[in-house]
Amino acid sequence: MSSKTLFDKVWDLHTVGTLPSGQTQLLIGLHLIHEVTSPQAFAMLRERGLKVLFPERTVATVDHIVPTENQARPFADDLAEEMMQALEHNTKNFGIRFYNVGSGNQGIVHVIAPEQGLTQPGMTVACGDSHTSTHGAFGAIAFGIGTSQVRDVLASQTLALSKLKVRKIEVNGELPPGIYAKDVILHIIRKLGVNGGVGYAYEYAGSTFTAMNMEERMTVCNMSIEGGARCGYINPDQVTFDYLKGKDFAPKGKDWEKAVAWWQSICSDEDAVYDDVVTFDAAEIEPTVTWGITPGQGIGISETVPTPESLADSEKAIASEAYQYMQLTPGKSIKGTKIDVCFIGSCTNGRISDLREAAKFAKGHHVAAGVKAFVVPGSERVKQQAEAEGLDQIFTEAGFEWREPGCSMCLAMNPDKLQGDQISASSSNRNFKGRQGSATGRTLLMSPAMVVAAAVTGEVTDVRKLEQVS
Ligand SMILES: CC(C)[C@H](C(=O)O)[C@@H](O)C(=O)O
Ligand code: SF4
Repeated sequence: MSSKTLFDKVWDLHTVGTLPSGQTQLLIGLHLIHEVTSPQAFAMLRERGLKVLFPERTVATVDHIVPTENQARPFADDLAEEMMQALEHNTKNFGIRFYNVGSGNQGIVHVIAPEQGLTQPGMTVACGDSHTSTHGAFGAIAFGIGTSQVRDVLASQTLALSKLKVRKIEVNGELPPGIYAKDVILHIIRKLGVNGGVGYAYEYAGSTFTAMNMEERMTVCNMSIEGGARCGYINPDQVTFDYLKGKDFAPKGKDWEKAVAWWQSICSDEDAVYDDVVTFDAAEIEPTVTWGITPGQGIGISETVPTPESLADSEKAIASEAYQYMQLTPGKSIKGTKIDVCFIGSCTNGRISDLREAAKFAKGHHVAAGVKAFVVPGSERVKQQAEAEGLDQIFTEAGFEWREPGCSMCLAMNPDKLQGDQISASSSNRNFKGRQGSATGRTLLMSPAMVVAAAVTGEVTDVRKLEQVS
């Protein structure tokens, strides 16, 4: 009888051997690349006269630098144009599939691979991007890598890695209306800390995750990295199989049945042994908003910005940095904080179900005077689907701008940037200082529905109190 976790099974099945360093040489099934972290990797290959070993196992798209308004070439930003040209050139030269702007398949790398069925259970997935953890929602072992590792995967389809420990994070109970996957993961990070997951893979288990659809599961796994875990995953189940069935790259016919049987076999055994187990109750989770400069500085909407006295010693220094930077007062309610910009999008919350949920709340309301609000679909497919459902119209009628797909103001490597010390309500995943394009810009992370509530009231608002107009 085996008693292994999915992590151990997938790891063992992909182990090529043990390196003299003691690290594992791990085979990578799917390699995703984008314009920011791949140019130097290809340059290193060229320097050494190396080829891409299995070009069919790498898929490229462009996401970080693409403008969401004027996409005419050459891009106004020279550096963006340079990265774009490098990717176009490299993918052509090395025979790699590239989903360019206008292909109908372009988008944020962590949105497009799942939507096309490239990401599958039991795979190892790597990408030069920290939010590769997203793909763990399918029961894959998926993690971000650095540029020299991108080179290693291109050249050898393998990586030298040390095995992680596994922490099971169990959340049980139903999420009431107004409380989302985003709140669950913000709550977990708040409780376990932004470094709590260092050295671990997170396995999310329990009835709260079982009840989630694939896009919600992706939101959770996406932010594993914000909790310090290199990867996070959910055991594949019928929800996973239903989502994958019929997708472009999903197995077909007889292969499908075989694949499902194999996917079931790689799930964690019931008697699997974990390095750690943590349990939460869904009932303790409120709509959650960050007040500080790390994703772990989150509070429930009915709470107040924590006072220094209420914090553990280890949290005090970063909190005092946060009070100053965020210009928020300890002890004051987060509710009512005035907002300048509202951003709906990113690999955390830029999928069709996120836009549907946001539109439900935008309908019949209007963005408050003085607030700039915009929606950036995660991919061209998401945009097309949203338009087919008329969501773009709901948003524009409500005063939101409707943009072209990309990372946009999640990271502001494109023209979408905060100005000065503007404060944003954002459905993205990072609230670091300067993250959204201005050195003094401020970010409050929350669910897309909460972003809409902030947009239409002009301040941080409990979405459960917002009237839904049907
Ligand atoms: C540009 C890229 C390397 C970076 C990452 O790795 O996460 C980005 O996607 C981010 O979200 O900060
Ligand atoms: S949407 Fe944000 S977090 Fe995701 S890949 Fe792009 S920049 Fe990184």
